[in-house]
Amino acid sequence: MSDSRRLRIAIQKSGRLSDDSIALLKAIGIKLNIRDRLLIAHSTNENIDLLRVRDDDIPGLVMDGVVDLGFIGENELEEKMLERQAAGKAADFEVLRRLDYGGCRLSIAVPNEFNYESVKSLEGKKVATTYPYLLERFFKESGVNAKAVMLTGSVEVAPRAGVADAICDLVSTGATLEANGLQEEEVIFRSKAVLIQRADGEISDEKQALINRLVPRIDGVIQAKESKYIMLHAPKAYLEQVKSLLPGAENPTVLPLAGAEDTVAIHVVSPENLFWETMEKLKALGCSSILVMPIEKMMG
Ligand SMILES: Nc1ncnc2c1ncn2[C@@H]1O[C@H](COP(=O)(O)OP(=O)(O)OP(=O)(O)O)[C@@H](O)[C@H]1O
Ligand SMILES: O=P(O)(O)OC[C@H]1O[C@H](OP(=O)(O)OP(=O)(O)O)[C@H](O)[C@@H]1O
Ligand SMILES: [Mg+2]
Repeated sequence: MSDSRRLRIAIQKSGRLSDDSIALLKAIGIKLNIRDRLLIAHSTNENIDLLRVRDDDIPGLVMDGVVDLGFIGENELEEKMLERQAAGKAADFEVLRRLDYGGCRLSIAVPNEFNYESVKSLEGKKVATTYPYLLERFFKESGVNAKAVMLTGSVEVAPRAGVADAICDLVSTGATLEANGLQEEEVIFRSKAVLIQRADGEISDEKQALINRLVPRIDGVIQAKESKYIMLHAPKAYLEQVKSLLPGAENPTVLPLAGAEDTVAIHVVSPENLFWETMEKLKALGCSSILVMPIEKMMG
């Protein structure tokens, strides 16, 4: 049974965004009881229900106020927004956070034997895509007369199948394009996963308070993933040189070491990783016991 007091969050049931979205929810302290076959999953420690759906449905569910929050790729969100605007439907939502996963780009690619010079080479051509609105917008902005052919899957085989001259599809490593004899020519949209909220003003104070408690936790998880805790022993005489080598070490903790007059321990939270090259330089200065550790959570 659905309970309107429980916060409803839509996530992709099975696909590129599923594991990372669930991992993020768990990392911000939401305990979930997910059973593979079930559309709805309940949190056991917060007033939250998860709706597990195809990613195509998530923007609409948020914009129609069926769910309060959704995890979605910006590519899908923008496409659905354009589609709804074209149909004269409301397309309101608020982006709460841009997330650190689901990074990809929507690109136009052509068969290797296609003699591509510029976007004008697409004049009069058919381009297969799952994102016709984004593609048509690009054609319009580029002043090119080309046709978007809608395919919901296997877009990369369209040129070989004689369905289109080129494709416009998501690319990450480029392996799919390469495996299909295609060459990436134009990036038309860069995307990451985002967390969105309905913007119809219908959210209760209770639910909003829960959202306001959860969003800073997302910041804490992302910040922690990007940061490292660095500890090392350094010769006192080279303290300044050592500090200048450590990323983000304006105010490190410097501690005495028992029984070692000339050496101190340095602890620092760095916003970046420490590269091997820097560790080698620190070692050359006489540093030892250099440890780089992951941080699980951060606040303040
Ligand atoms: N190769 C990739 N690397 C990183 N992120 C990607 C990649 N491909 C897609 N994404 C992101 O993940 C989203 C979901 O991709 P996926 O391939 O799982 O979608 P789908 O096949 O449409 O799934 P569904 O069955 O839910 O409709 C994309 O809209 C995009 O934002
Ligand atoms: O550049 P690459 O790293 O090869 O990634 C790109 C591929 O990833 C996505 O598909 P996915 O693998 O999620 O499968 P799907 O097409 O079945 O959704 C996307 O639709 C591309 O086909
Ligand atoms: Mg989909």
